[in-house]
Amino acid sequence: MEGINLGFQFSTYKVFEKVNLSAEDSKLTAIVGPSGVGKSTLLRILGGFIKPNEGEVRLLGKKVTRPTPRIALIHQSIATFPWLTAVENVKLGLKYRKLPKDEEDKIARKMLEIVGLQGFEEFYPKQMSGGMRQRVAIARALAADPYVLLMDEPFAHLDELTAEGLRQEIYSTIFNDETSLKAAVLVSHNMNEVIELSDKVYVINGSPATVVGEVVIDMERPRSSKDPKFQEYLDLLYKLLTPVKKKVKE
Ligand SMILES: Nc1ncnc2c1ncn2[C@@H]1O[C@H](COP(=O)(O)OP(=O)(O)OP(=O)(O)O)[C@@H](O)[C@H]1O
Repeated sequence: MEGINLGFQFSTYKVFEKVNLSAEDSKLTAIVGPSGVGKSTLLRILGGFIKPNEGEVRLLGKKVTRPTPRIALIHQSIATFPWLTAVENVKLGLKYRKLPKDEEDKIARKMLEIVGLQGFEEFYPKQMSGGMRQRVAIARALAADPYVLLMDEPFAHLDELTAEGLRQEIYSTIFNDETSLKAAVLVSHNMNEVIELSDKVYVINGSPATVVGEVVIDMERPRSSKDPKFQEYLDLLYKLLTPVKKKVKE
């Protein structure tokens, strides 16, 4: 997936401009930037949910003009339907494929297995922890057979222990051979999380915001925050995130 020369404004306020980014195959790409810089908006543009004022999004070379089942979005407010069991929640992601009922059931159960929820198929969201509910949301997103998974702060509303568990598994979960997924894009405020998970990080900053850094994280997995290289990446990202001074006319 590519974002080409993307620009966006709310009425007269230009949020970002000239944003170029690409999410490559089997790679997790992160977008970071100060609060309010336009990360969530950019992610929604990549998903075809919002139209950019400038530029375009391309998926496998084809222009994205509206939401498509090929691009799934999960966000921080964990969205499961309380009156449906885990397996029924996952089936919602499959509806558009109009499969026979038993096929639908089989895939939904497979997806729950991939996210580590085997045995919990008939549980209702209220019987599950926040982390388990977020896994159901991920399973539902994956069941739709997307090529790209967009994630907006997916660990933000989880307690640290649960978030850590899910972070450790997310990479192998989403790039499992049994899913259709090709690429993933993560928006996060947590730089440790970003370095732990990403292959490439785009830093957007300034007003209007632009891409101020493109950092390739070249470290083996699993990554330890105690590794000096981890610290170097952390320093680099924080440096790119410091407030950009507005140009003052002399
Ligand atoms: N519906 C709206 N109308 C007007 N301005 C908006 C609207 N939604 C967002 N904005 C503004 O657009 C900018 C970008 O918002 P966005 O939520 O994309 O930023 P963000 O980088 O994801 O922020 P955060 O990190 O705090 O979640 C912000 O300055 C925000 O105030």
